[in-house]
Amino acid sequence: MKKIAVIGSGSWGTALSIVLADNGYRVQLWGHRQNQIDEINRSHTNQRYLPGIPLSDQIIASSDMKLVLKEVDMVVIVVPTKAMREVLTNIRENLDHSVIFVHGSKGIEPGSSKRISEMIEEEIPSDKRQGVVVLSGPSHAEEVCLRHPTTVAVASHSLDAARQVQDAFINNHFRVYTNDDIVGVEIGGALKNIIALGAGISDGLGYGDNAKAALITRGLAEIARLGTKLGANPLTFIGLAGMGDLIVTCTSIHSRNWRCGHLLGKGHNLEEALNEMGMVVEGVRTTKAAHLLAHQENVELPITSAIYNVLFEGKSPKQAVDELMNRDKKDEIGPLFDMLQTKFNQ
Ligand SMILES: NC(=O)C1=CN([C@@H]2O[C@H](COP(=O)(O)OP(=O)(O)OC[C@H]3O[C@@H](n4cnc5c(N)ncnc54)[C@H](OP(=O)(O)O)[C@@H]3O)[C@@H](O)[C@H]2O)C=CC1
Ligand SMILES: O=C(CO)COP(=O)(O)O
Repeated sequence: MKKIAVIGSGSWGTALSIVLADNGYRVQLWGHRQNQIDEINRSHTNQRYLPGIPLSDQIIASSDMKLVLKEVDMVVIVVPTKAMREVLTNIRENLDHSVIFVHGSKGIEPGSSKRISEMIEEEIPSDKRQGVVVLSGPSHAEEVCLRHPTTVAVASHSLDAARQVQDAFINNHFRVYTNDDIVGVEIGGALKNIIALGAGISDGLGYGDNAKAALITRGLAEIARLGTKLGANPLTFIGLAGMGDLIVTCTSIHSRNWRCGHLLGKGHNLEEALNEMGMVVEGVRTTKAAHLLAHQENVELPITSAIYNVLFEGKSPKQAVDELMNRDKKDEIGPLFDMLQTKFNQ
């Protein structure tokens, strides 16, 4: 039986392990909390992150990185982005052969503005990796583990690596598309979390569907502007990792980003909201990274700026919305169209 390592035993790492075990792989699941490892091996459950979901006995958990990486062909990294460098260092120190790297994490590193695939390329020597692939799309763990129909994209500079990852994950419930635009797929997955915080704030303030549709649509324009400037294919943003993930994260009660935003809209401060969540809310960190990137790249991101002000500058959500609505008059499509013309004339 083929073995795959999944690094990260939270909601998404456990859900992806279920997909791989359904597909006949032995999954070597790495986590850093011994009591959780023991629970997965003994009771075949992960109650904290996926309550009530039975796990296959082909999912074997361990906190020993060397053991987990032994004889695997593929390493799937699914830890929160704030833990990424530390975990990649641990992998580098314990990996003794070359593998395909896949990641399912969604974020950008504040300060360096690096995407996750860039971090993997920096931390893992080239003779230990056969390709780096991102797996992203509208896919809440809570539904994947129930085998509800789900679609994702896998993107890589290496089409061969992307196809191998597609083959490993695809099944009757989990449909996987390849995409050659790794920049777009990573940027779409990271930035939609910021807009989902905004959608939660809007709902928490008591605004309705018009406001949320506006956030989703103008949020997508913002994501496409920054992503295109960073080298993405603009069409990626109307795909699964763009519009698809934006819809699911802005409208689903499963979304931690939406739920965190909802608490902020209801009047909680950021610390209270994060404490209440108890799970990673990537949009908070990514708002910091995107705010900086927007300045560096000279791209206007009004919604992201408004959310940055609410999260880090103490602005009230209501005032942030009022300011967004009272900006200078704009053309809807013009700025993105100009950017696309420049890109395609290059
Ligand atoms: N949940 C989902 O539906 C989806 C999530 N994602 C992405 O996947 C990534 C992981 O999210 P998710 O699984 O949901 O997060 P969770 O909050 O559910 O779980 C995070 C896991 O990471 C562990 N962890 C935290 N810090 C470290 C560290 N320093 N070293 C090792 N492990 C650590 C946590 O351990 P502990 O219990 O000790 O805190 C926990 O097991 C995120 O980038 C997210 O955006 C992508 C698609 C879907
Ligand atoms: O990325 C996700 C779904 O595709 C998960 O979103 P949340 O982190 O907001 O729950």
